Amino acid sequence: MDYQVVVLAAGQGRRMGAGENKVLLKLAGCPVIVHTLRTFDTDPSCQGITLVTREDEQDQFRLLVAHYHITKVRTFAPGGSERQESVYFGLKALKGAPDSIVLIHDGARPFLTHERIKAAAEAAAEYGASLLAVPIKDTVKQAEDFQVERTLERESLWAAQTPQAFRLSLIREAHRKCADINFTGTDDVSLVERLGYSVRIVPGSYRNIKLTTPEDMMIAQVFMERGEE
Ligand SMILES: Nc1ccn([C@@H]2O[C@H](COP(=O)(O)OP(=O)(O)OP(=O)(O)O)[C@@H](O)[C@H]2O)c(=O)n1
Ligand SMILES: C[C@](O)(CO)[C@H](O)COP(=O)(O)O
Repeated sequence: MDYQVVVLAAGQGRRMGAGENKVLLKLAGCPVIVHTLRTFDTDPSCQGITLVTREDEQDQFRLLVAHYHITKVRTFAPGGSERQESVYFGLKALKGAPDSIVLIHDGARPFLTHERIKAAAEAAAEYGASLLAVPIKDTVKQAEDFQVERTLERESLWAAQTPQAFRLSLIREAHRKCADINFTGTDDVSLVERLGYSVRIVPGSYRNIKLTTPEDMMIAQVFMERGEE
């Protein structure tokens, strides 16, 4: 299933606390974002990458793309103040037929595989919207002011990952309408859900972690050293 992808790299990496954009941190010898881009660059089904970066960092990313011979970055788009706005700008910059498939992926998730990409893209073609997700392993408490209110039914809980995949016309409509009603979600499928469309879960992988805090970098180092499992 052919697709295009919007890769997000316009964050600040505040929770990583490294003093720079976490996707530029080195992992096994090259920046995190290069690992992420390579996965798409080497996938024959990927028809083009739109890379979303902060405007003041765009030259740095252009140099990286050239230096590491990433060939499929067709467009650079400016980042927004929030992730959702960055996605919106990325979708605006991307050119594609309304019924083509677009994936949205966090630059900070460098352990994605071609197999999972294919599964997400195929599900989006069939159902309109899909996401990778893994079953929650912890018991999850809902609490207010440190007071437990209830324990959620774990059997029905999934942790959302990226990529999230869509028919282009659907995700554009969702972003436009949610901007109009000031709805902010922490991922992209939540905007489609908000409009009442259904979303298909595709099993992800516990290795497809998002590098968020310093501990994640340590785990990522181990994954890199051990290779595919
Ligand atoms: N305004 C933003 C915010 C986030 N992202 C991207 O969205 C992905 C997931 O976001 P997150 O993990 O929250 O990254 P940061 O915003 O960089 O981290 P933090 O919230 O700790 O500052 C990252 O690849 C990040 O670069 C983005 O493109 N634009
Ligand atoms: C989209 C996402 O990766 C799904 O897990 C996540 O919601 C984005 O990260 P954030 O840290 O909540 O911005």
